[in-house]
Formats: sequence, structure tokens, C-alpha cells
Amino acid sequence: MKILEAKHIDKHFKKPVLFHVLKDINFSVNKGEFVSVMGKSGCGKSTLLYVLSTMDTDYSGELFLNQELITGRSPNYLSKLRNKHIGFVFQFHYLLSEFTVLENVMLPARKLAEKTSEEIEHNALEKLRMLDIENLALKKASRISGGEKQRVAIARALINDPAIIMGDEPTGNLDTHNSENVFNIFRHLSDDHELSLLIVTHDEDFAKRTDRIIQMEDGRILK
Ligand SMILES: Nc1ncnc2c1ncn2[C@@H]1O[C@H](COP(=O)(O)OP(=O)(O)OP(=O)(O)O)[C@@H](O)[C@H]1O
Repeated sequence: MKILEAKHIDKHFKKPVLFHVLKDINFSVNKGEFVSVMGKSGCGKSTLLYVLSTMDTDYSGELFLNQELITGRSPNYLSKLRNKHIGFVFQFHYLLSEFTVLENVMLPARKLAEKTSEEIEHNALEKLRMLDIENLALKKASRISGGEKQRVAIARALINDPAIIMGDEPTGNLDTHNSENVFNIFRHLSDDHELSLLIVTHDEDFAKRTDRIIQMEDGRILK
């Protein structure tokens, strides 16, 4: 089953000069598939991820999430959809440093406001346990290591049980050991929880072990 599908996605930046940044992008990600996106700096990977994640709506073509056409929907609808179905992991973790690990993980579920505080806390602890960082729950986010922060960011991305996780170089700031750790977590989420993953990476060794590599060049996907 297709979780995410892009059909004929085109995008131009109008300033400072007109620039054709995404050119007829067509691909899909299936349920449980672990896909990486590679390509030289400036080829359009981050721009593509912004479009796919519904944060950037200034494009042409069609985007489907869970087989529903989401192109053209209102900002309010997209914001809810994003919060519920898409988890993000960036190169920088964006945790709130004065909040505890547990509070950080609970935040996107509080925003969604579909569950009680007790249920959300229970779920958050379960995610922390899955990532083997339950012991950090009550620590302030500023007091944990870089590798731990990235695992907390993954727990936060998982809190609403999304259909897909998107990552923009999530191992970019990590050493080999912590990168390996994050890779193994993603692999496990794909293999054992049927979660779909779309991860932009510059790390060839990481990409080679995903199910499929999407290679970009100059705004296009290479066949
Ligand atoms: N807001 C913007 N306005 C104009 N041009 C932009 C804008 N954002 C990005 N670009 C340009 O679009 C191209 C693609 O940028 P993008 O950040 O998507 O590349 P990337 O493949 O993610 O690069 P990297 O691997 O370095 O992160 C680049 O040439 C960049 O300079």
C-alpha cells in the first residue's frame, strides 16, 4: 500500500532569480518501506522534503498521503494532517532545553488533543522504552548527550503513531556509533512496526542499507 505518493511535482523559486528547483518528481513510498534520498548539495533534497511534508504548498503536481489527495487542502487541514501522520527528525534536534525529555516527547500529542494527559504520558514512556532511553524521562533535555537528544527527537516524532517518518540528515551531527544506533532504530521501525521512512542522507553506508535509494540530481530523480 502506498503511504506517500508524489506525481509530477514541480517547483520554482521566484527570487532572487527564477530557479527551477524540482523537476517532474514522481515516486511513492510503500507501507513499511525504508527509503533514502541522496544527491549533491543543492540538488533540491531539503526543498523536496518540505513539499512532501506539506510545509511548503507552493508547488505544482499532486501529493497523496495515505492515498488521499492533499494538494490544495487548507493550511489548517494540512497542519492537523502533518501533526497526526508525519513524524520529523532533523539534523538538529529542536528539543526544548528547559523541558524534560518526557515533556518534549509528549508535546506533539498534547497539540493534537485527542487523548488524555495520562494516555499521552503512558504512550510517551512506551516510546522512550522502545528506544531504550526510559531512564532519561525526567532529565532536562539540556542535560543529555547529542546521541540521546536525537533518540528523544525520534521518540517525539513517533508519539502520534505517524504513517511516515521524514528525516533531513538525522545522523548528520552524530558520530559513527550514534549514527549506527539511529540507523538500527529506523530499521527496526520499518521491519517490525511497518513504519515508512523517507530519509535524506549524505552517508552512503547508511543509504546502502535502506530498502531503496532515490538519487537526485539537479532537481530531478535519476531513473
Ligand atoms: N528559499 C529559497 N529561495 C531561493 N533559492 C533557494 C531557496 N531555498 C533553497 N534554494 C536553492 O535551491 C537549491 C536546492 O536547495 P536544497 O536546500 O533543497 O538542496 P539540498 O539538496 O537539500 O542541499 P544540501 O545537501 O546542501 O542540504 C539550492 O540551489 C538552493 O540554493
